[in-house]
Amino acid sequence: MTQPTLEQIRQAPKVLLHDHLDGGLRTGTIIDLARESGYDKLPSNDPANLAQWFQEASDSGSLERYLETFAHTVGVMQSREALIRCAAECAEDLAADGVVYAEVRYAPELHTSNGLTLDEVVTAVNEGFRLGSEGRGIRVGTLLTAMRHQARSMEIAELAVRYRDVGVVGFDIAGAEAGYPPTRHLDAFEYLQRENAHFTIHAGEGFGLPSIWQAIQWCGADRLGHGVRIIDDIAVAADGEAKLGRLAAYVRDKRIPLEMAPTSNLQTGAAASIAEHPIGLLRRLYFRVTVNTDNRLMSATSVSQEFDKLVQAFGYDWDDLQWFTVNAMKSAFIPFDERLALINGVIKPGFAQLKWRA
Ligand SMILES: O=c1[nH]cnc2c1ncn2[C@H]1C[C@H](O)[C@@H](CO)O1
Ligand SMILES: [Zn+2]
Repeated sequence: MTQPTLEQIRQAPKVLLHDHLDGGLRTGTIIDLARESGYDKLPSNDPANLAQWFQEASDSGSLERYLETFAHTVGVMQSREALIRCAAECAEDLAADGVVYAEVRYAPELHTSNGLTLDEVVTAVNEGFRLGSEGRGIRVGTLLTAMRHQARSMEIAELAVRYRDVGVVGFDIAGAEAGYPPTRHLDAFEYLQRENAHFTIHAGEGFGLPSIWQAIQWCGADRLGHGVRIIDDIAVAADGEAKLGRLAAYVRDKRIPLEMAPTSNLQTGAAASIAEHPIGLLRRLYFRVTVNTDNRLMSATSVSQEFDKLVQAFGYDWDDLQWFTVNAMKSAFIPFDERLALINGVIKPGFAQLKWRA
């Protein structure tokens, strides 16, 4: 079987679990919204230059510096109309890339500086996703993110529960990881567990094993955002045999999904190159790995491009790409029967057709 090309990968039905709404804006839209709202801090008013600026500014090797670029996207996402437009375009762009199911996250608390309430933010984003998804063969659910350096996680968790039957499928915490352990937000996670709600935690990206351990064993995370540093708990002998520490074994045994985003991980310094990215080893060891974009604007990427980079680096074939995709669909926060319907009715037939043509 020949290696999948980028063009063929675009045709495959794909699933995306980790994508930030404020990390995926079109540069033309940022420029339009800045003009309309009087935001005058953009580093460029030319779409191509601005795209290049975002990518280069995100290439620092530090998560903290990477996060500074979001000031410009969040800065223009402060009205109902702007949020509707950004969410609708996000759904359109993902659908155009062949994504059939996506969970897109954003932090409602970052969109209230011009007076929107948290509820107004959520209803605007929901409306945008409804408009952008209609008739495009994509389903989008949202995750509400609380910023880990702030103290609003309980409020955001309550918001996520309130809107769980209308667009919101889960909760997350994001932002600088070092110095802000997940246990700072333990009350929010305990509340979500009592409510039978789903959540993921950014962990093992800007900080190591203690963050992953807390996210799982103290906070009860269903999934890990990135989780790349779980590699620190795996020793590989010269003959290639891997020995898992207790935490890594737990993550694998419990089938805890890892939301990996290779390009983003290079930019924040969590991995040195695609070829050396832990995803290669973790896939070989059958961890429940999924492939994600994180921030399509900052990383100038798409799910198809992330897959393509992995195909180039690790020689993955259609079976590998289907395995990642089914992993992601199994790990989604929508009900089991709906996940199964997408796996059997959309993903497997879609891949079967591509394999048959190849
Ligand atoms: O990769 C990330 N790690 C931690 N925080 C992140 C990452 N990507 C985006 N964020 C932050 C910045 C955004 O403003 C926020 C909500 O989407 O989440
Ligand atoms: Zn992220």
